[in-house]
Amino acid sequence: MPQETPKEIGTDMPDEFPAERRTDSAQERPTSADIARPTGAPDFALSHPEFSVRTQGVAKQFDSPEPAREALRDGSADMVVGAIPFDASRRWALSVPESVTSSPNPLEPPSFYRSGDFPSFTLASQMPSPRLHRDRVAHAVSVLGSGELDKVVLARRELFRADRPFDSRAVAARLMSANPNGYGFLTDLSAAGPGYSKHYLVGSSPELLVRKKGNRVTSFPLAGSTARRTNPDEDEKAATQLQASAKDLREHRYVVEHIAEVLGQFSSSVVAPGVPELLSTRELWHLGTPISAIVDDPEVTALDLAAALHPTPALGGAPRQPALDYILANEEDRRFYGGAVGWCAADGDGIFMVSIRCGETDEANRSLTAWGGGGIVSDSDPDSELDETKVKLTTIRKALGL
Ligand SMILES: C=C(O[C@H]1C=CC=C(C(=O)O)[C@@H]1O)C(=O)O
Repeated sequence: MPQETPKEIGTDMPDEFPAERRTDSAQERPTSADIARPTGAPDFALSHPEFSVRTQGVAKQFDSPEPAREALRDGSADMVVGAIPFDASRRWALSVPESVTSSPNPLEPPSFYRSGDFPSFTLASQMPSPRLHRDRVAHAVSVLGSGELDKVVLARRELFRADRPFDSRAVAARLMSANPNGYGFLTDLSAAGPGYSKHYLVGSSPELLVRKKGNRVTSFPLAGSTARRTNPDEDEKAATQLQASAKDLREHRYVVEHIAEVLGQFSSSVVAPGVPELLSTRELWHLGTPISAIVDDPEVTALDLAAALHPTPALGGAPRQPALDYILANEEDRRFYGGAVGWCAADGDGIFMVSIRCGETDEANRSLTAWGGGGIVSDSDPDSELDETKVKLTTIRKALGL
């Protein structure tokens, strides 16, 4: 597996996330991080085109799913919100909020966050470098298909530094405004313990891991992508080509098969169409399949389903365990990227989005680390895969004003 020597941009990329050092003068302009906030400033927010949930305060925190499940079961929690890390054996970031506001509409962040003072961000480092990511894809391609691995998802990250402190909510608000159909989210990661205190995960994910409403369960996995084109005819052509691409259809099929199989453990009526649909974001076309099921056991919750489904081959690979072993052995820690963000109520209803097109802010509110990845199969092209991560990272870059 190719290793990083030397880094292309910056040599100061922390492998973990130490507290940022402040080297600037104390004389700074006030920012949305330190001037009066709207009173409803949330600690967790998830916006969906048809509904939204915002919460404030933390009554209890959990770093694993079992006590959260127990709190929902024994009536001590009405709702649990938060995030599942990519590596589910690590500490989760779940909490019971003090107050919850739900609405039948998507969130409309106050103008204070959408258009208030916002710092300048600069790209400080990349890990791995674009060149190394390309080499890693080439290496994966060389082992895929010949052994036990059929698909593996590889990702890279970019660290952005701000010229003054910022509020994570301002980044979330900009993501929500720019992607109104994109399920914007914000969640505090403090419950995951050391290294996550006052870190927030913010993003705008188009990928639904699972939603449960009554006994009905839906999932809308994505895999197989191409960049949007500015010319409408070329854009349409790119979408048509994606729908016909054998490589992308294969990449997609592993995900649908996994989800149908896992949901089949909870339901005798899983419906998974054989042909994917097209889904577009501002930056990309994706192949997506709407999967639905009716759960047989009324006690099963959205949190149970998210825990069982995660990580799907849209972020891990196929078969699941060898793909995860490959990623954990060959890539830097993904932390909460590639996990899931959402909420689960005591009646079992809830929603979890896959945490992609997202970034993690640091405790000092001075930096954000964003990730972008893509599924690799035996006929993937390393240069195209690198380009795809660049396009995926533009969701966050644009929100930062880059
Ligand atoms: C891994 C990411 O995207 C996943 C979701 C949609 C399409 C994907 C793809 O075409 O590879 C990925 O599976 C990411 O955005 O970082």
